[in-house]
Amino acid sequence: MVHDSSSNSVRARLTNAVLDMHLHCIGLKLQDIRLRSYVKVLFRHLLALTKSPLSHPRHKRRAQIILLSLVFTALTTVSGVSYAGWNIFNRLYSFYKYSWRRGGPFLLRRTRSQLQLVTGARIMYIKEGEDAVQSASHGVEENNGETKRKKIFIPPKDEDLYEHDKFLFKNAETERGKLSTIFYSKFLNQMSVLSKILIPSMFDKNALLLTLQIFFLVMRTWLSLFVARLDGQIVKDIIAGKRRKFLIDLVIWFLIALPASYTNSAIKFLQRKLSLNFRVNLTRYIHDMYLDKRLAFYKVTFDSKATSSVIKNIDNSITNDITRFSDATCSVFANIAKPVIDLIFFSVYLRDNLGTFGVSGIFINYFITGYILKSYTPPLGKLSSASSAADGNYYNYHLNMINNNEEISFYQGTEVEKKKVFQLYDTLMDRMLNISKKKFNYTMIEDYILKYTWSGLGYVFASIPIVFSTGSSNEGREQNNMKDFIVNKRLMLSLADAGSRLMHSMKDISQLTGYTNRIFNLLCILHRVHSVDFNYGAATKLMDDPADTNATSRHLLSKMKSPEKEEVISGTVQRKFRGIRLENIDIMIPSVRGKSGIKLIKKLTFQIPPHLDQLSSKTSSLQDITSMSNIPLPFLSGQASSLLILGPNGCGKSSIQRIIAEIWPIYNKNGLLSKPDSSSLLCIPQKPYFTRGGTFRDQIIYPMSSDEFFDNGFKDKVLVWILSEVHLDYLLKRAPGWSYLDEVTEWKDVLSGGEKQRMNFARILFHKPKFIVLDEATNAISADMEDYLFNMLKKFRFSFITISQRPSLIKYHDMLLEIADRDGKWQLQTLGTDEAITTIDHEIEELQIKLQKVEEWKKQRDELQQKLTIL
Ligand SMILES: Nc1ncnc2c1ncn2[C@@H]1O[C@H](COP(=O)(O)OP(=O)(O)OP(=O)(O)O)[C@@H](O)[C@H]1O
Repeated sequence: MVHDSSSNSVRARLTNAVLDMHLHCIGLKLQDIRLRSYVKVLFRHLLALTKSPLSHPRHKRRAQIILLSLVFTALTTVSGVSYAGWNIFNRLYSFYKYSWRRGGPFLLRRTRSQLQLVTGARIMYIKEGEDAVQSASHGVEENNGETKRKKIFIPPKDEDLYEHDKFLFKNAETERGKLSTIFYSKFLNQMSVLSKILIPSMFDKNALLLTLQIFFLVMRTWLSLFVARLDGQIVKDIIAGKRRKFLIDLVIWFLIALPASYTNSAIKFLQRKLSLNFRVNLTRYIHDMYLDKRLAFYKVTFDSKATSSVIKNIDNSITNDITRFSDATCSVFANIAKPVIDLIFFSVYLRDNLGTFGVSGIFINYFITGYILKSYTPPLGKLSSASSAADGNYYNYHLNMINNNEEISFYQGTEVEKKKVFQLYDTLMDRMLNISKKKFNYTMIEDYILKYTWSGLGYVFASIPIVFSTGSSNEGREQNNMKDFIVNKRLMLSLADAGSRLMHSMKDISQLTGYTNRIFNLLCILHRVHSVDFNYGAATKLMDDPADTNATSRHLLSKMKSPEKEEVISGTVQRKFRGIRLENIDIMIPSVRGKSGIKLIKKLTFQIPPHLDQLSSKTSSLQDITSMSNIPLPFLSGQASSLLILGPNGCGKSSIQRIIAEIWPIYNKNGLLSKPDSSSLLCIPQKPYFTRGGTFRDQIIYPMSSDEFFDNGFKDKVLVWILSEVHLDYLLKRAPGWSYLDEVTEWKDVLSGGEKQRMNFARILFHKPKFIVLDEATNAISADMEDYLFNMLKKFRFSFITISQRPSLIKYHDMLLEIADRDGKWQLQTLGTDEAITTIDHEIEELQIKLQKVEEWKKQRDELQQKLTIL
């Protein structure tokens, strides 16, 4: 009984407290209201209070606060619950969809990691979470079904977008010289162009993230305002000894802490997510332009700005600068938006408390101190750009050393390399230290003004309403003063904090201008190089860029009558030709001088095969890779011919190959290059190339990827046969079965010079192009092997052009192109004709004359030896 009565009294007391709280707080009488209709009645009452002009001001304000906090709490709960719900749904769905498969949802073939869709889009699967980290650190490629994989969709490349953006970048690049009061308008200009890549449309995912971030920033400010007032209220409750009100306010304090902490972490999360998305957008944009058929990655070295640090260390620009730019953009945005929203909200609120005079005082103070700080801000943009360049140089030098470690060791070049590395490291340290030094004075002034002057002035302004106010009763006045002071002081401090963050972000903006400039320049250059009318850095383009025009190019420009109108590259390329034909082509080194540059070979004209017949067009259909996957060679029939290009070092032999591969331009207007389609032509460069981190199979099938290899139904059997054809099958014996084909190593270092060159022949046999251009492809191979390989090419009826310095190769060719030393002259002859025989006869005569002199030389040698013994 006792227990019952005491529990009844506790319940009655609690009911009374709840009723009292509603009555005192918002004037709502709860006596006649049932629990079921409570929420409806409460909402109606709160809405009526906020709408009605007759309601008590205190009740009205409380109703507004409760309504707003209810809305925010509902929003955060709904977003949290929907996110969790979506995750649960996804998991259940994938469980349902893939439960029947053994080994989990992502059973992929080891070599397949992506799918190419008809639209040109790609779907990739990458390892996710801890699995990825573990397998990366152990270098293990796992393929059990339990490995978690993430699906990534890569949209197809939009060619029109690049054509459109090209002009956007060009216009922004040429517009210069405008300075605004706070920062360069150039920066805003560049940023507005870049923003189209970062946020492509209003309905983009990133636009949504940005809107969400702004929403949370506003919410954060509103919550701070609310907390400041609650703080003042709690102090007032304590001083006035209002126990119940104190408890109510304390409950609200703990409740409001929930959305407040959610908001803060949401802001940080959104900032990081946005930065990552920006990085993805920029990287994809650059990769699509840098790595496509127009070969921007090669041509970029010929641009007029190729010597700038952005291009010299383009790897660093693409990897590190993009990350720094994305991070800096997002943090500057958050660092500016936060204090700006704070300033607006707090100043509106403070205007009511401090009056217009107080708020104007605060802002005048901000502007004056802002001006002082601006004049002391070091040029951090330039400094960080210079430091980034030094960083790139240092990193690149190390990379170069790793790539050429064997050559350096042979030369014993450690000392020279060490000096260079030290020098680059010192430059880097110097530049980093320079930034710290420049920051030192600034940080001191900044601290003095932002930390001490502002809070001091804050107290002055916060005391204004107290000093000038006239209260009714002494006691009530003291309590209200205390409350107002607490609220004002808190807001003033927040305002000072907002102001100081705004001032701090000036430094960040200055740094961001540096990164923006680097990224913008990189994109401008890439657009220029990627363009179909890229002019290989000829002087006309420098017209756009007066800053870069040096004395030579200015001189050149003055010589040209109307450089803008003149087309620099005016040669013609004809494709799908049934052979290779060069007509009147001037072989010139691409340079700033354009058409008036160095001419290596003049008006070069030749063609293979020398005569085209109907049959040869049919033979090219035999090259169809899909139908040839498993058919062993020999496979070609019909006409085949070969040309040997002979000439001394540096006369421009390899440059002919560059023209055929279209990586160098044809400057002269009457120059015509006719070439077959890309699948019928393979150019073998002088320096053998091997992909990094690729298998032995990848090296044989290059430039085909292993994905394509398997997709096209090729089998390893073909590769084994090819290896035996080029006498490299002994390599396969280094591992059991054919597992050596899956071996991954640094092939550039593992294979010997001759083996590397024989791998080139393996590539030829695999791809079966109708036409091949070989540049010194056998100079490291023994004479008997060389003989075998050339006979093999002839046996399989490949048409080939060989570039060499050795006349001994004449016997494998039908035609000979001799390039004279330095004067650009050349001579073409058909081998086996009277003309060729007379040339060979001449050579025999010359050799016979030399042989006659042998006795005379022997005498000279004996005389010299006698002299040496006397000495
Ligand atoms: N990217 C370049 N920039 C400037 N000059 C270049 C470039 N590439 C080649 N050259 C120059 O063009 C000239 C011809 O070069 P090329 O490579 O065609 O010579 P080559 O006849 O093949 O000589 P070698 O027999 O030694 O290979 C050389 O003097 C070389 O310095």
